[in-house]
Amino acid sequence: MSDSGEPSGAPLFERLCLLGIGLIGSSLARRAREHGGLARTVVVSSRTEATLARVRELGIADVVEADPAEAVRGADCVILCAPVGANAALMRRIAPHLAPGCILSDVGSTKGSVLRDVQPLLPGDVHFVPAHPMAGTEFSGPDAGFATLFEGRYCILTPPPGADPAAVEKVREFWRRCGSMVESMDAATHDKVVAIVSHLPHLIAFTICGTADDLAAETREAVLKFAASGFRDFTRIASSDVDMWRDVFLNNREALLEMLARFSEDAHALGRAVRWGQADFIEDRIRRGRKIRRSLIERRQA
Ligand SMILES: NC(=O)C1=CN([C@@H]2O[C@H](COP(=O)(O)OP(=O)(O)OC[C@H]3O[C@@H](n4cnc5c(N)ncnc54)[C@H](O)[C@@H]3O)[C@@H](O)[C@H]2O)C=CC1
Ligand SMILES: O=C(O)C(=O)Cc1ccc(O)cc1
Repeated sequence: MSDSGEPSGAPLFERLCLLGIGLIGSSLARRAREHGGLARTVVVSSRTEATLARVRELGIADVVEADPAEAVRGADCVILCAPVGANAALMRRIAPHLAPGCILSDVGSTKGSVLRDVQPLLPGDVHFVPAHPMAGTEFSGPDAGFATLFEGRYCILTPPPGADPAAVEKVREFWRRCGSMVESMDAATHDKVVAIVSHLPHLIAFTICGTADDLAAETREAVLKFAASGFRDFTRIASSDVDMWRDVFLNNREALLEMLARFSEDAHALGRAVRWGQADFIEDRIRRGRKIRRSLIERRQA
């Protein structure tokens, strides 16, 4: 396998099962279709018949199966791709049917919660390797996915202590073949990092849109009319999926609240500088923002 993610030799998995087939699941299914190195057969299951029908129309899976317990049968890799709040119930349903030696992974945005919800139900002969692709968009559902979504983006693995090294390496290779750079860390560190880089920005975006919406009708009209400014960038992430983000907030509660408290303190400090005309303080904050943006561009993550 080359670093470019080009396929070579046999696929990593014989039978890959994706549970939940929205933006992320369907991007993985499309990647597997286009890239022979991921899986020989892709099995998909999801909650609604409408989603399954759409997956059949799109032709992005080899097998479409309504019952998750049936879908996981004989799979050597199962990836949970539903909102994180669905993991516990999904796990209860599939645990007795997972094949011995199977690798179980996920793509959830919160990692402490997946350890909490999955590990107690894990059969002894199943290898659990959680993962989080740091790639996405504000769109959801099976039509939203695309095969190149993960290219050039990080994927964070959070293998629990004692995880089987061969299983971890296989999941690492899976994401490399999706085009990602793979890093590992513990779940608690992951949850703190994503609380500041992903979850808090979404919380702020939802809030600022709500605040604008609360304004008197006349002002709101002007807000929408002249939104081609900073506000517009917030509206993109504020248009993200309701179920997914409700579950993220509820399943990364402690880290998110800690970052929100720090942010609120810092926002108040900047507000105070505005009130008291402290130009140096204000300039310093703006310069720090510009510096962070420059370093993201240099790392090609902007
Ligand atoms: N949207 C994004 O940008 C990113 C999302 N993630 C994570 O990936 C996971 C999936 O997110 P998306 O693909 O964006 O969501 P999505 O809303 O596009 O798709 C979720 C899919 O799961 C299905 N589903 C919902 N509840 C279910 C249940 N109880 N059982 C089985 N299927 C169920 C839905 O019908 C849908 O097909 C989430 O855990 C999210 O935190 C990770 C990285 C980026
Ligand atoms: O679209 C955006 O700006 C995102 O932030 C996408 C995203 C959403 C959730 C994740 O866990 C990772 C990436």
